Order: sequence, then structure tokens, then C-alpha cells
Amino acid sequence: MTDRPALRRRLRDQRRALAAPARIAAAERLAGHLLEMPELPRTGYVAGYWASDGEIGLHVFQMRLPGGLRYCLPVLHGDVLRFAPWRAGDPLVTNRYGIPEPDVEPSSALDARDMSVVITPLVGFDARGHRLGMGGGWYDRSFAFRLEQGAPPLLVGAGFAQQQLDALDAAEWDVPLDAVATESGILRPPPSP
Ligand SMILES: Nc1nc2c(c(=O)[nH]1)N(C=O)[C@@H](CNc1ccc(C(=O)N[C@@H](CCC(=O)O)C(=O)O)cc1)CN2
Ligand SMILES: Nc1ncnc2c1ncn2[C@@H]1O[C@H](COP(=O)(O)OP(=O)(O)OP(=O)(O)O)[C@@H](O)[C@H]1O
Repeated sequence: MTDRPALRRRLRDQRRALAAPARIAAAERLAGHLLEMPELPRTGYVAGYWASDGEIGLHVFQMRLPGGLRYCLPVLHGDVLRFAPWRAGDPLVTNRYGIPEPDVEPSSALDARDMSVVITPLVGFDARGHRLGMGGGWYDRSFAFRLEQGAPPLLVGAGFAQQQLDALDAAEWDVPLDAVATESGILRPPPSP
């Protein structure tokens, strides 16, 4: 068994330590890889996130999204995530974790099932698409339905290549990612037996 809290601390420290020019270049390359994914639909809702704590940024990706795709940000609602369309300039509020989210009534925001694509933040990941997040279980609870059905929504993790781990043991509730995008490219986990 891995010590998940210790692993999170180490990976988060490494992520914050990345120099600004490297993180800007990485976000730019990440956007290019995401936008070239053949699985990316031309219309629908795309969930991103507001990068915090050194997470790889999605601003370039958001700005270059094809016109038919609406960019959304997560909104905490009860114990799950909902999503609200957000464009630069739209009002924001700070959630309990200090992360900005669209200033909308959470109960009126879109359901996880309404998303075509979800770009998830990552603390760590492995080649099988196992994801280590911040530890709140938000993405796992919100997308638990993906354990019983296929995409959509397509779940794509986003992170720096340095966040890849050899192997991450998955908990029974961990929802595997369909792909992981980094500055180095797109990693597609082999189908699990
Ligand atoms: N940018 C971003 N937005 C996101 C997530 C994320 O990982 N990144 N989330 C992914 O689930 C959700 C929020 N989940 C979170 C879960 C735990 C902590 C956390 O532990 N934060 C503090 C300590 C707790 C606190 O301040 O109350 C920390 O930095 O240690 C933060 C966010 C939704 N929005
Ligand atoms: N489908 C679920 N049903 C009930 N509880 C869940 C579910 N998914 C996750 N949890 C709870 O969430 C807690 C945190 O899970 P985990 O460590 O996998 O979070 P994470 O994926 O790193 O976090 P996040 O998604 O917020 O970035 C677990 O200990 C578990 O109690």
C-alpha cells in the first residue's frame, strides 16, 4: 500500500517548484495536444478547472476551444461537482478551498452527465489511467456513473509529465481516466481486462 498523503505532499511540492517559463510552455503544449485529440467533440460542454496550487493551466486551451464547445468550471454542490459555463470576465466566487468558481446558484448548474468532455486536475497519474487527486473524492463521487457506462463524458486528466508514477493502486471507487494529457502528449491507457 502506498502512503497517499505522503505521495500527495511530494507531488504537490514538485509541482509548485516548477519554474514559471517551464509551466507556461507546458500549458501551451498541453493545449495543443488536447485540441488535436480526435475524440474531442465539436459541440457540447467541456469541463475544465481553475488551476491552483501549481496545477497545469488550461487558459490557452480555453481560449482556443472550437466555437461549438462551451467551457465550464466546477461548482461544489453538496458532495458532488456541478459545472457552469464560464467566460473571462464572468463573476466568480471563492469556494471553501480558496478556488474561484462561477457565481451561480449551484443547484441550477449543469450536472456531471451533461458534460461531453471533462478535463480533470491531477496530483499524480499512472499509465493505466489511475488518478491521484487532492483527496476530497470529488471527481470520483461525481463521475461514479462512469464505472457502469462508457463515455461521454470523456474523462481526460491534465498534468505535467513529471507527475507520472510507475503504478498507483486504485481504490474500488476510483474512476479510471480515458486519457491523460501532459506537455509531452496524450497517454491512452490500454483497455483493462
Ligand atoms: N483547480 C482545482 N479545482 C478543483 C479541484 C482540484 O483538484 N483543482 N477539485 C478536485 O477534487 C475540486 C475541489 N477539491 C479539493 C479537495 C481538497 C482540497 C484540499 O485539500 N485543499 C487544501 C486543504 C483543505 C482546505 O483548505 O480546506 C490543501 O491545499 O491542502 C482542495 C480542493 C473541485 N475543484
Ligand atoms: N463513489 C464514491 N462513493 C463514496 N465515497 C467516495 C466515492 N469516491 C470517493 N469517495 C470518498 O472520497 C475519499 C477520497 O477519495 P480519493 O483519495 O480517491 O480522492 P481523490 O480522487 O484524490 O480526490 P479529488 O477527486 O477530490 O481530486 C475516499 O476516502 C472516499 O471516502
